[in-house]
Amino acid sequence: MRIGVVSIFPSYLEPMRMALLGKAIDRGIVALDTYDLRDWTHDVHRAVDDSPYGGGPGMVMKPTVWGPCLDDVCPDDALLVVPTPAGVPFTQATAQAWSREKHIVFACGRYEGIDQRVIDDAAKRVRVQEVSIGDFVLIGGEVAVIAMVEATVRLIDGVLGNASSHQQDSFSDGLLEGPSYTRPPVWRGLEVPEVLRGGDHAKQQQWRREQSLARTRERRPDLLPPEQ
Ligand SMILES: Nc1ncccc1[N+](=O)[O-]
Repeated sequence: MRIGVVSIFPSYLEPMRMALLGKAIDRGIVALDTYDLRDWTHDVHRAVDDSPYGGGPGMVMKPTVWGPCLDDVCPDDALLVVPTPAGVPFTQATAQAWSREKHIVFACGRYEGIDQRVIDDAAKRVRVQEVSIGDFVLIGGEVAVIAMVEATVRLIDGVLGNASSHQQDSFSDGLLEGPSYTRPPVWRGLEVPEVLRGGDHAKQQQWRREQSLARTRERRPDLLPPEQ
């Protein structure tokens, strides 16, 4: 998978070159290109934003800068993703779908966002998705990109050492993952549940399912299947 990220703070994206994502890049499973939007500015101040039509707070990012940038970095067969609090929710299902893409380009907006015509113009040529990672407002899209890239790339075969681990993710069966334990069997007077210390895998699977349902009922009743 090829990943392109456009930002006015490309160094903000350096964490993606570390740890497991960094290894996926080193092993050629993922190629990461980061671009500085200011390289597409054409004035001495390298301006990327301007005041909004119709008034309102903050600044809007200029179409005359974003347009030429996306023309250069986002080919027709790529998926263009624009992180925004006004986007469609990003979920594990989104990550699953994106993990099968060949090329994803992320456009990180800051200030009050990007002039809508940039997205409308790009949509004539490429598939565009405006997505949100949650109901809160970040300063820019970079942190959202790191989160979404991590959720997506970890699903690509070969990235996680133990392939089955993402099959047992939270959300992979639609429920929250239950509690996990490791040695010692007793720690500060707290015991690992007996069923997990035994060898009855069928009982352990049943216990895990019950724990998932209980946790989902308590924390995310919206995820419960209708009959539960
Ligand atoms: N929540 C967000 N706030 C700012 C930019 C992007 C965002 N998002 O969720 O993708």
